[in-house]
This record gives sequence, structure tokens and C-alpha cells, in this order.
Amino acid sequence: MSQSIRAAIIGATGYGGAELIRLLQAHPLVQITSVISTSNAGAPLAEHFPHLQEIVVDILDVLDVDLIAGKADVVFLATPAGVSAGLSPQLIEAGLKVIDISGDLRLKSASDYEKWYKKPAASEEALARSIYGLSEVFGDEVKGSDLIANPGCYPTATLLGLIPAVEAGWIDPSTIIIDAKSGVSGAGRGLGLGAHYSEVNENLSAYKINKHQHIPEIEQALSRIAGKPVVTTFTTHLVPMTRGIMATMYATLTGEHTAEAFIEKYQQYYEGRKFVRIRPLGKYPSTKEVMGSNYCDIGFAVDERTGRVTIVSVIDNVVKGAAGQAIQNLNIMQGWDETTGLLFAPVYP
Ligand SMILES: NC(=O)C1=CN([C@@H]2O[C@H](COP(=O)(O)OP(=O)(O)OC[C@H]3O[C@@H](n4cnc5c(N)ncnc54)[C@H](OP(=O)(O)O)[C@@H]3O)[C@@H](O)[C@H]2O)C=CC1
Ligand SMILES: CC(=O)N[C@@H](CCC(=O)OP(=O)(O)O)C(=O)O
Repeated sequence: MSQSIRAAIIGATGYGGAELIRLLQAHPLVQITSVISTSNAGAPLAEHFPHLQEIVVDILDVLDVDLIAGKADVVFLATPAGVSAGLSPQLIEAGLKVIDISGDLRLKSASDYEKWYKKPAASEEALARSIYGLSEVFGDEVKGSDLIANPGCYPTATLLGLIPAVEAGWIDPSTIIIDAKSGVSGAGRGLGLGAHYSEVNENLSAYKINKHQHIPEIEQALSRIAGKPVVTTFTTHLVPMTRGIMATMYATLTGEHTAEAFIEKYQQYYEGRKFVRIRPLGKYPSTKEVMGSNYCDIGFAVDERTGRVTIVSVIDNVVKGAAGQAIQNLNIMQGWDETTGLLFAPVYP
């Protein structure tokens, strides 16, 4: 049996933190030893999350690096942008492994981060050290790392749907258009007018057009795979549902590739990777079919009239888009089977 490890979670009273606690408490090789809150240290966990009341570690610790280092081997950061940039280097210095689900360490260019996030970037050293943890694509790099930048929710759905086609040269990367939609939990637990029930209910709205902070993240990964700079059109929409992301992507084909050929190509690319499921011909995934799970489901259509492919990719933003993929990365870092503690079916209906 592989040796178990101790985990700390920072940002405990947010959605990502709560989901990490829910999933980690069922992980056979992880013991949650510290649950940290900046706003509610000392309070019982169940006070904030009655659904987690059975979890043994129920005291919310203060954010103190030495205290965390004395109790844990790995730290998950589920904090807003701007926190990990300063905190991760201190945690690494204290000998901890770090998995950051915020956007602070994903962009290799500090100036890109400052442009898109409008906050000071992490140190060049931290940015150089961090590994972009898109598990199915960059898992080999995750394995030897102690500092993981967990991908964003939209980039996870988008990149898993596009990378095999870009790598194969089957689509022209300069023609990619990404139409993405998210449930409201993607905006976090903090209150804001945009997440207000009467603003969201029975409504569908586009937001951050050409300004979304996930644009440079998607382009960075696609450029790496394509071996040349790639720019994309990426538009996000808010949908009146709690969980789920759908990325519908369009690109011009470089040859006569059928939908059947795409299905076969993607099945080969993701062979042995349990969390990516390819739909059969003529079938397209919906967000409910992955809800509460670590799966990313992908379907394809090719239009011979336009010479374009449509790729539909869905995930649960809080699981595969955040806490689930973070745990998948921990499994890979530790040399465990990547599915450990994560093989649960989606919730349906
Ligand atoms: N929601 C989603 O679907 C996804 C979110 N992300 C990213 O993950 C991170 C967490 O997201 P999410 O859980 O939704 O956000 P939330 O707003 O729900 O939670 C963030 C938590 O961080 C803690 N926090 C706030 N300020 C600070 C601070 N200055 N220092 C330390 N901790 C602080 C708070 O918890 P406390 O008061 O207990 O300390 C807060 O509840 C964000 O960076 C987000 O962009 C990434 C992928 C998907
Ligand atoms: C619905 C909604 O508002 N979603 C958020 C996702 C934020 C997020 O996850 O941000 P980072 O990945 O940069 O940390 C958004 O579109 O900004």
C-alpha cells in the first residue's frame, strides 16, 4: 500500500475549498489535518458546511505557514487571485508541496498575468517552477513537481477538447472560436450583483468578451502544442444553473477529417485516461452527464459544407475544473493511480 499523506486546505469556506474537503475526506491515501480560514479561524467546519459535519477535522485553523508545515505534507490553495503569488513561495520554502487552484501561477509571463488579472504577478522563480497541471496532457511534468498551477475551469474543458486536434494538425489553430458557458458556482461563494438570483434566473448573459483572464491561459497551452503563437476568440456566458461548463468550439479543418476520424483520434489520444470520455457518432454531452464527477465528456460533428468541426466539451467546474483535477494532480505527483479517490459516477438527474 502506498504511504498516505497529510493535507491542508486554505480557502476553506469557499466553494473550491469545500469541494476539496468533501472529496479528500473520501480519499484512501490522504488525511485532512488542517483546514484553514482567514475569516473564520476557530469556528467549527459544520457551522459553515452542515453537509460536511461528519468530517473529523472540524476546526478551522489560522493561516500560519509554520503551523501548516508542522501538520501537513501538501497544501491546496483555494484562494482568490493574488493570494498564492505571495504565499506559495513561503509554503514551498517550508518544505510543503503546493497545489494552487487559483490563476496566480498558470501564466508563465508575469506581464501577461498583470495585464489580464490586474494584480502584481508572482516572482519569476515561482512562475518558472510551477507546472501547469492539465493532468491528461502534462501529467509527466506533474509527476516530478512540488508546485502545481491547477488549470482554470474554462481552460480545462476547452483544452481537453482542442489539444488532440491541434497536435495532430487537423484544424487550423488561427480559426478557433470558443463559445463557453458556466454555472454560477464558477464565480465563487462571495456575494455580488452578477450572482444575485434575480439577475441570473431565467437569464443568459455574455460577459468579459475579449477580456476574460482565461484567454491567455488557453492561448499559452495551444501555442505550446502548435509550436507557434495561437490567438483565439473566446466568449463566456453565465447560465442559470449551479454547476457545469460547456465549451462549444469551432475550427476550420486542414483536410478531409470526418467526425468518425475525430472520435478515433481522441480515443487514441486519451487511451488509458479514465476521466476523458468520448461520445459516439451523433451524440453530444450535456453538463448534467458529468455533474459532481471528475469526467470531461467530448463529442464531435463535422460539417462538410463549411469545412469546420464542432467540438462540444463538458465538465463540472468545481470538480474537474478545480478540486477534482487538483486531487488527480496530487495522485500523479505521488505516483499513485490518477483515479484514486475520484472514481465516482456523476450525479443524475
Ligand atoms: N469556483 C470554481 O468553479 C473555480 C474556481 N477557481 C479558482 O479557485 C479559487 C477559489 O475559488 P472559489 O472557491 O470559487 O472562491 P470563493 O470565493 O468561493 O472562495 C475563496 C476563499 O478564499 C479565502 N480567502 C479570501 N481572501 C483570502 C485571503 N486574502 N487570503 C487567504 N484566503 C482568502 C476565503 O475563505 P476563508 O474566509 O475561509 O479564508 C474564501 O472563501 C479562485 O482563485 C477561483 O478563481 C478555479 C477553478 C474553478
Ligand atoms: C461564472 C464565472 O464567473 N466564472 C469565473 C471563473 C473564475 C475562475 O475560475 O478564475 P481563475 O481560473 O482565473 O481563478 C469567471 O468567468 O471569471
